[in-house]
Amino acid sequence: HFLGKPTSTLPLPPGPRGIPILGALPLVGSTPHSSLARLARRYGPIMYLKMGTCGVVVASSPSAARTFLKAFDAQFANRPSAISAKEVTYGYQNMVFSSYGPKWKLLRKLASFHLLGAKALADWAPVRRAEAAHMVRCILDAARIGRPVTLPDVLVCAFANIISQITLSLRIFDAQGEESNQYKDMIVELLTGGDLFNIGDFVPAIAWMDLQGVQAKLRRIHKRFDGMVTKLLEAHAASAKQRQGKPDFLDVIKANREGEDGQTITDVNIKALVFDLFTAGTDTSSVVIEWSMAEMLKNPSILRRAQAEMDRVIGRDRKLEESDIPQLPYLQAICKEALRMHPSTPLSLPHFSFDPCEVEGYYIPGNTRLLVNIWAIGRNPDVWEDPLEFKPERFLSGKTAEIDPQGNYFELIPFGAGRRICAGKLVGMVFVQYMLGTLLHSFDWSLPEGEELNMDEKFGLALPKAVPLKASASPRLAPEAYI
Ligand code: HEM
Repeated sequence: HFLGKPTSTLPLPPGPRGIPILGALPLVGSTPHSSLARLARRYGPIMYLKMGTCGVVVASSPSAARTFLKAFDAQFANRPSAISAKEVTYGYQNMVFSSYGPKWKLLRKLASFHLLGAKALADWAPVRRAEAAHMVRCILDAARIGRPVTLPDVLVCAFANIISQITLSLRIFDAQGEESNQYKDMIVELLTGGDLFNIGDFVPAIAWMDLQGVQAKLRRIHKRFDGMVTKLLEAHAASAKQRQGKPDFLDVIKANREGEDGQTITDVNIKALVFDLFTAGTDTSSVVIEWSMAEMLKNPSILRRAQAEMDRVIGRDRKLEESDIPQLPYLQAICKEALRMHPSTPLSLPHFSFDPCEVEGYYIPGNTRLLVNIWAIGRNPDVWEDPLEFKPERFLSGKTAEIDPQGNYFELIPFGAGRRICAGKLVGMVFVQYMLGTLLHSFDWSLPEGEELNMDEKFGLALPKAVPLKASASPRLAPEAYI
């Protein structure tokens, strides 16, 4: 830069101009992932939009994603500051919204080593097993009295209980209780709050008006969340003696507060990290399972094929175990297909670059946000045959079979890629495969009498079904298997 002028002679990437003041912001509408996908078909896989006072670059193809998340990964590894996110993240003191720097590194290292990495994940398998059994019992109770279950509710409760046990040694929610519904509402509100395109984040001068009411809503949710987390942390501190010799994640973090280069994990960081785990770690996995089940209710032959595979490998005398999963390629293919068509966070999380750069013949100014349209990449007709059809078979043979969703194949990046890739991707994969497998193996599923399947999406940070999936279960295992 010289006196604010770019030194590059290259053009900006193409993109729509939009209207004065708001720029292209109104073009994203209520379904930004599909609006941006439509715009990308016209302007190309690397698009530049001015939204309010902010520059936004959107990557919509595997090769564009590879460029930004591999070649320019470090440069774009920051997060933009967003007024709407500031309060809920305790002033960006969490991992998810932390800038790319030493504090983020320390948070990520501790979480990966003690909670989310392969070894830690193996250590807390018994917690997942107990919680899956609990979920099955709840569904069985509902089946016995002919009541359908609201799948995202039971799933979010199961995941929240798993996370709260390994983090805080507490099991916070009973599957259908009043409190868990409140919690569920809180998470769903947080993730569907529309904060990704809050006008005040793009036009700071009018942020105080809070035109969409997003900031007020998030402030309210934050207050409730902080109340809950404060109570949980007090209970945790009070029960320290009972855990001697069996530390949980919070104990470990508290014992390892000091990082290299003078970084310290503060009490606020701890609250903010708990916030990350409850939000990033529950609804994300639940959304993928909910969509898988909806796709299978739409096409029951997929469901029957998955059950036939499990009957062959496991039989019906016991429940599915995590160790069965490697022998269940069709179940794995269903999970990949759901992550392709229904990635939990369709526009990933926003990245940010402070410095200008030149990318594929274009000039990208400094202070630009990056959005990667994971959803559009998964439905790109140049990459995927029949992209709008739910066909798990595509992952069983041919070139597509080797594609793995964990950040190395840019055709399928539901967890993102590069250094900001989902910190919980291993956990997410196990959550989805194990819980979906358990639902399919333990029960037959149908739509409740007289109900029709609605496949509409509801956009927010996450992309659940607009109408939460309700389904009726009937047991299919030997009675002893449910005990
Ligand atoms: C199927 C389930 C999941 C999906 C599809 C998913 C997807 C994602 C995506 C797309 C990102 C943003 C990546 C980027 O910025 O480029 C992300 C970030 C993150 N996820 Fe997940 N996630 C899932 C499950 C989980 C779980 C179970 C946890 C923790 C228990 C978790 C914790 C995180 C954290 C902490 C980040 C922020 C990482 C950072 O900023 O450095 N996620 N996830």
